[in-house]
Amino acid sequence: MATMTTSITSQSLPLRFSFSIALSQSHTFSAIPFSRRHLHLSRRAPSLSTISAVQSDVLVPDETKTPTFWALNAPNLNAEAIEMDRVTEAELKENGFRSTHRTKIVCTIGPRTCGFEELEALAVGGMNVARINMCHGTLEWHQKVIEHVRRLNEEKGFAIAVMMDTEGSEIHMGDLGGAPSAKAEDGEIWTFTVRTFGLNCPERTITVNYDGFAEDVKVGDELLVDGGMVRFVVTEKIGPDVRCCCTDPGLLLPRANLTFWRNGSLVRERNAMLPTISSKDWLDIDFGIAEGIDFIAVSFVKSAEVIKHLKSYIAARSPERNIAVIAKIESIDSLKNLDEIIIASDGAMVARGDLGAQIPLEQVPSVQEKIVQLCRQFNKPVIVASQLLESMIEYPIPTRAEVADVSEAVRQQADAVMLSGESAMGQYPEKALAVLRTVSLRIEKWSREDKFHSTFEPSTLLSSVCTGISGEICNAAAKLANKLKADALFVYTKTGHMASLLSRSRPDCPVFAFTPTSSLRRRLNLHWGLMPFCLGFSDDMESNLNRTFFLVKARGMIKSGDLIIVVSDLLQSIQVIKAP
Ligand SMILES: Nc1ncnc2c1ncn2[C@@H]1O[C@H](COP(=O)(O)OP(=O)(O)O)[C@@H](O)[C@H]1O
Ligand SMILES: C=C(OP(=O)(O)O)C(=O)O
Ligand SMILES: [K+]
Ligand SMILES: [Mg+2]
Repeated sequence: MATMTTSITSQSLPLRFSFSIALSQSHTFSAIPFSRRHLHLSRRAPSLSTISAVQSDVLVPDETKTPTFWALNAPNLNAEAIEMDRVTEAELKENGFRSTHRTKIVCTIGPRTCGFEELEALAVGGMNVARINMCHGTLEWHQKVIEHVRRLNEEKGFAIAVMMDTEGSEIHMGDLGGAPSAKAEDGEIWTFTVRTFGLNCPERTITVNYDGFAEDVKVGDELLVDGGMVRFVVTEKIGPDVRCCCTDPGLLLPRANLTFWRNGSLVRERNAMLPTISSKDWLDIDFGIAEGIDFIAVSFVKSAEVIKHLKSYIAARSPERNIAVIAKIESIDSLKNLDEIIIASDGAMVARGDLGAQIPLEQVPSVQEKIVQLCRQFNKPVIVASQLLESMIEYPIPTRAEVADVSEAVRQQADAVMLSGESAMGQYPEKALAVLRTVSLRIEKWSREDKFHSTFEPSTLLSSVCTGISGEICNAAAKLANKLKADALFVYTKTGHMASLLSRSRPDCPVFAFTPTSSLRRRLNLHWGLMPFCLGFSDDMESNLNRTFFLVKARGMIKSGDLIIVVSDLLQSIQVIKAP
């Protein structure tokens, strides 16, 4: 039979108004032995649903915990023993808890940002995840980027995660014989071919990576480059060559995606049978595992099976490394199996670039909202990607429409937003990053103040999927933090699960996530509102708390009197603490 013990303690330092309800593994309730003097109120727990009832009506001053006590008992630790990134640290010191940005930022690294200094500028600007797109660049190039990120983390204290994005086997153009771009004019005849050329690609000729291309297309089909940036109509087929007339002129970029349409519908013939993970992708994945990357984003996922398959491969190849698998939602097939795909994955990406080439554009916003909500329900981080600030590839300020688009993703409380061309090859990568930060900070503040996120009312959204005892504890802790206007939530987490559940509750205050390993710290960096720190901790919560308060205070990140709600997956507990 479960027994609940509510212990209520208040000390001069730290002042603890209400104290914890702890839940042991066997689901019996017991007090955390944090203070030497606390009051126990034991009673039978009628049901598990009472665990959120953290209550305090008695305050017992604890004279033993005077400033002298804390001075004498302060853990003998160097303040450097906690790993945190200097951007978060500076932000907290300067502007306090509310200033930290909750929406995370993924930056695609390309020729414009692959140098160490450029990467550092992005890190300082708030990049949380560096994405490398395996459609482009050589393995040596990617290796260099990974090495730079690793060095930044080691030398400068960042926790930037590396995400590898697979090429997949969808149809795309070749690399234009090395040219940066080519202009197709209205009415021009171009040849799309499955033949290969060296550097001597004939004029107005585009190679296509899919061998079945010339057989699958028909005269009269429409050929869309990059979802319609440039448009052609097929006029003639000659063996491996397909002659096309340009109907919507524009700029052709190397390796641009190709789709073909017949009578207004996307043609998916044999190309629909292409594997989601190609043989080249498997080689890239092996490379990524060997390089210690943190995320693999799988392009053109069609079903949950491929995600499960990749996850078991990673587990077998690299049992000690927990690489997270992100499902890119960008094909029609993925929309049919959305729930299963998200459940099987460790996160998802709304890859609006290709998605907008496969479904009518006007459906993209509602699909985005649906994916963001589902991910939140299933407790998976979600990234909103592509064209958020597309015009900033060329211009130093965004369009008003782009600002509105970023605002919408932030308002939906997606975990992260992503830059593609803006940071990979645009002229203003740092400015684009700054726009993401400024806009997200403003909208987050607005959401907190005006409770503008009414469409994402947690009570209905979160209760629809059961996340067990941990989920209820985290929801309760987040609610408590909002109600008490707590300055921060602290979570001690060995697997990251408890931290992700707290993030899922989208509390008003930031969440300090203490985790013992650097790789988990990097992965948690993708989650909304989490500030991950690396800190070795024990099973003794009292000593963990003493140590953390000492370290975090020594770094000037919290001050005496700050109200902190503490959650832990060691004891499954909630505590309310005034910082000593
Ligand atoms: N590793 C790289 N090497 C060269 N160019 C790159 C690289 N990564 C990205 N780019 C450039 O940035 C653009 C935008 O990146 P992204 O959206 O990831 O790719 P894509 O356009 O192929 O979907 C690409 O079209 C390409 O021009
Ligand atoms: C993110 C996307 O994928 P990629 O850039 O690899 O095409 C997308 O299509 O939106
Ligand atoms: K890709
Ligand atoms: Mg794509």
